[in-house]
Amino acid sequence: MQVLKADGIVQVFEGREVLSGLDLTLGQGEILGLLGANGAGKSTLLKILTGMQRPVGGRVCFLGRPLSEDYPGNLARMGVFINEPVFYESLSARENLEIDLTYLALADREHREAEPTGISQLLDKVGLAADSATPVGRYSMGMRQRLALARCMGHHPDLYLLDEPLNGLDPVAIGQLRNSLRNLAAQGSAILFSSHSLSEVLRTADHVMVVADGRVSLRASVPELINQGQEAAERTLVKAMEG
Ligand SMILES: Nc1ncnc2c1ncn2[C@@H]1O[C@H](COP(=O)(O)OP(=O)(O)OP(=O)(O)O)[C@@H](O)[C@H]1O
Repeated sequence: MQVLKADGIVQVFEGREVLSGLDLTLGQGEILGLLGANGAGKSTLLKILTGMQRPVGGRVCFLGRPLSEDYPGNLARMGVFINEPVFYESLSARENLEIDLTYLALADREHREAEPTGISQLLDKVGLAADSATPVGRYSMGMRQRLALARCMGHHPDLYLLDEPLNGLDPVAIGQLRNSLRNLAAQGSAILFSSHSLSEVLRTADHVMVVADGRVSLRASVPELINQGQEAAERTLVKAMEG
């Protein structure tokens, strides 16, 4: 089943076209890695896909219907990680998650009865169980990143939109996140994540999409790319990023 479909997305900032008619599809259970040089428009695209930013042209459909049709209900069915996460600094990780999940349940009219994943289980999944009572203001950058990821996962989203989720994570946490994403996809969620790590995209995603000059310069299956060998696959990706 198609979870996300974007057609002809155009975005213009200060007279400059950043996205020039970009198309994208993402199916249930699929992990799509989004690559592009600095300033290529990855974050812009992710914001448009969440409905946080309105494009100048094009349309976004979520689960077969226009994204704007049930908003913020649709947003409550997404796990979104974009920009610096903002938390209640004096509250603990557990208290922050309790508040987030309560708001999300209120916004999601259709699935209001669904039980959020246990908060302890979530904290455990991102490796924060031992620090769950610590005020978030005392967290390191990597711990904040982990908590932001836990916040995305608690309400069983159909779609994850993650902007550079690996930033600030140590290698152990990156491995845990990779496993979590694979498990979520195996349970049917669709995942789109951006990254500057070619090797991590190749290790985690099923498909990769490269944005250059405002368009998709490459969309490829990861197993097919890897068949060329790791170095050749990375060269292909870099070439596509150069446009
Ligand atoms: N609100 C805005 N107003 C003006 N220009 C913007 C705005 N948001 C983004 N831009 C510009 O649009 C272009 C794309 O930015 P975007 O943040 O989407 O790129 P990115 O691919 O995520 O980059 P990076 O890899 O560096 O995070 C950049 O040139 C950026 O300066």
